[in-house]
Amino acid sequence: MMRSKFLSLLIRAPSVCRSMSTATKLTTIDVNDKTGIATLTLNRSPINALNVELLQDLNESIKEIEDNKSRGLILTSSNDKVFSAGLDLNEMYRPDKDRARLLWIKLQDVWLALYSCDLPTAAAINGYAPAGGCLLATVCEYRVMLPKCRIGFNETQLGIVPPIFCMFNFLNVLPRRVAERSLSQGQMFTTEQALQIGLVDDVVSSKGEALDKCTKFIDTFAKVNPLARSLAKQQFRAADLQRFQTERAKDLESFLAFINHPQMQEGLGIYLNSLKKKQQLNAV
Ligand SMILES: CC/C=C\C/C=C\CCC/C=C/CC(=O)SCCNC(=O)CCNC(=O)[C@H](O)C(C)(C)COP(=O)(O)OP(=O)(O)OC[C@H]1O[C@@H](n2cnc3c(N)ncnc32)[C@H](O)[C@@H]1OP(=O)(O)O
Repeated sequence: MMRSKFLSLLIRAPSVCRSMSTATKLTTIDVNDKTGIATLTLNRSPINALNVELLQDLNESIKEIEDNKSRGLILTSSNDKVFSAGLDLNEMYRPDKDRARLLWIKLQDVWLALYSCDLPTAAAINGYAPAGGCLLATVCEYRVMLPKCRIGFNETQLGIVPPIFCMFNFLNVLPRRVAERSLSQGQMFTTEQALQIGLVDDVVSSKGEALDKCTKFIDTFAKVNPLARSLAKQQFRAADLQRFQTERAKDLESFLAFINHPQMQEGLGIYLNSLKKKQQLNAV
């Protein structure tokens, strides 16, 4: 097992595969023939809300990209305004118990797959990225964002405790003090603020440019031994991964207890309604 992982890393070469699209099309994969880099696009209309199926699809696509020995993974969205609206609140409001359990397990799986991904990862954030959207962006090693968007973990604003993997992501990206304050205040940052505090690495004016920047980032590893690069990344993340594994089951139970709490249900109902009302107001 270990040997085959080592071998696959040593012989990693640019992929000749052009496009590996998943059957359901909630995500699509495009591999650039020249660079060998895979672009993984979130494609759940209208706002890439993370439901069980999208998370499942994402997991499969990440695995497919790793198995096909791509040189890197770029995460982006097919929506030109929203990267991802975070977890699908409809999965949490008056939830089906089995689906709610599955939702959290799949979210944990996606986080784990990306946090421990052998490949260099980058996010082309071409729209809003609240909560779960921010999780997907900050689990990557590099971020570039379009102007006039927002990103952050707004959980505490919704009365939700951000799970530990949000903390791991922020601590990888931001100084501890900034990470703690923004998580505990549920701050959402404009693109410009995100750049200023280092939450994103660059700002560009189009999705094409964002993808180019991500490609350039991944290319910075071109001359680095892939095994050495991957193991160095794992070494940095090992303690977080260990803690995650220790707390994973507890984290799931906390989530289920939390969303099943009557006050949380009431709050979710009001919040969902306010999101719908916003659209009604826009139509007037
Ligand atoms: C150890 C752990 C222990 C305890 C922790 C416990 C619990 C943890 C809780 C779980 C963590 C949750 C993290 C999350 O990800 S929660 C989701 C947070 N997301 C948001 O708050 C985003 C809200 N949405 C928006 O701000 C905007 O919609 C957005 C900027 C993304 C897009 O704006 P736009 O104007 O383009 O679209 P809208 O008209 O607003 O939306 C279109 C329709 O989509 C609906 N909508 C929006 N967001 C969601 C969502 N997240 N889930 C489901 N549905 C959503 C919106 O109501 C519109 O619906 P219709 O009116 O068309 O029916």
